[in-house]
Amino acid sequence: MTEFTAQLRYAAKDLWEKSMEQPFVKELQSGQLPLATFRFYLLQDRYYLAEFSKIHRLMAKKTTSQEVQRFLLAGAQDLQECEITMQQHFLAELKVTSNEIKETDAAPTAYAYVNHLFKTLEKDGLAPCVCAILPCYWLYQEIGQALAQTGSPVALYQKWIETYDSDWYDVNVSRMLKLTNDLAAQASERERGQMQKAFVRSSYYECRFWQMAYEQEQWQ
Ligand SMILES: Cc1ncc(C[n+]2csc(CCO)c2C)c(N)n1
Repeated sequence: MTEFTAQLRYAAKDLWEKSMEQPFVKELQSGQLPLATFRFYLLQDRYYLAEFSKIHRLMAKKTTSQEVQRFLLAGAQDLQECEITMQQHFLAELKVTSNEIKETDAAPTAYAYVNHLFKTLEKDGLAPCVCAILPCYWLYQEIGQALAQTGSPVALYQKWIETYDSDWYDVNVSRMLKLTNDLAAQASERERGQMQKAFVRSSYYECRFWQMAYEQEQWQ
């Protein structure tokens, strides 16, 4: 039988291809991406990551399995130690002040993406929410690996690419994939449908997130 995660990947195939083709991603690789655009992305991603860490903690409360709970809490901790620390480095490089961070409002797409994660957990529960956070891990691994093939001539962008093309991420992605397949094996048909829907929606938002940054999306 096809692994559930392979089914998910297939269901979101077009959206993942579209992500790879985004001008933001292409220009990050070619080095043509304006620094102001990358800066906008980082500020929005900062909001996203802070909420992403919270969602891991909320998800941990929804399981009776100590192993899954430990895994999710470790995810929140890793996020704090690695990804968020990395991001602070980038923000400092671009001279983003703490005041600017405080005053940055979530752009429409970042806001909608985060709301989708919380809504999925509240309405559909743990397994669909695991699928909602999966593209975040898995798509970035795929993009990191693809971009690392040529790298970027801009040192800052190259460093960003290397973050996502690392063994540490590979281990994390494998664990997330295993958790998803384990949860799918215990899920009803209806729940597997919700899992797939959550995965496809997050893949949609991942794709939109690049475009949001590229056009520096505003509320008005
Ligand atoms: C919009 C957006 N989506 C995905 C990631 C990548 N990412 C965020 S948290 C995490 C898990 C491990 O730290 C990964 C891979 C990002 N930065 N921003």
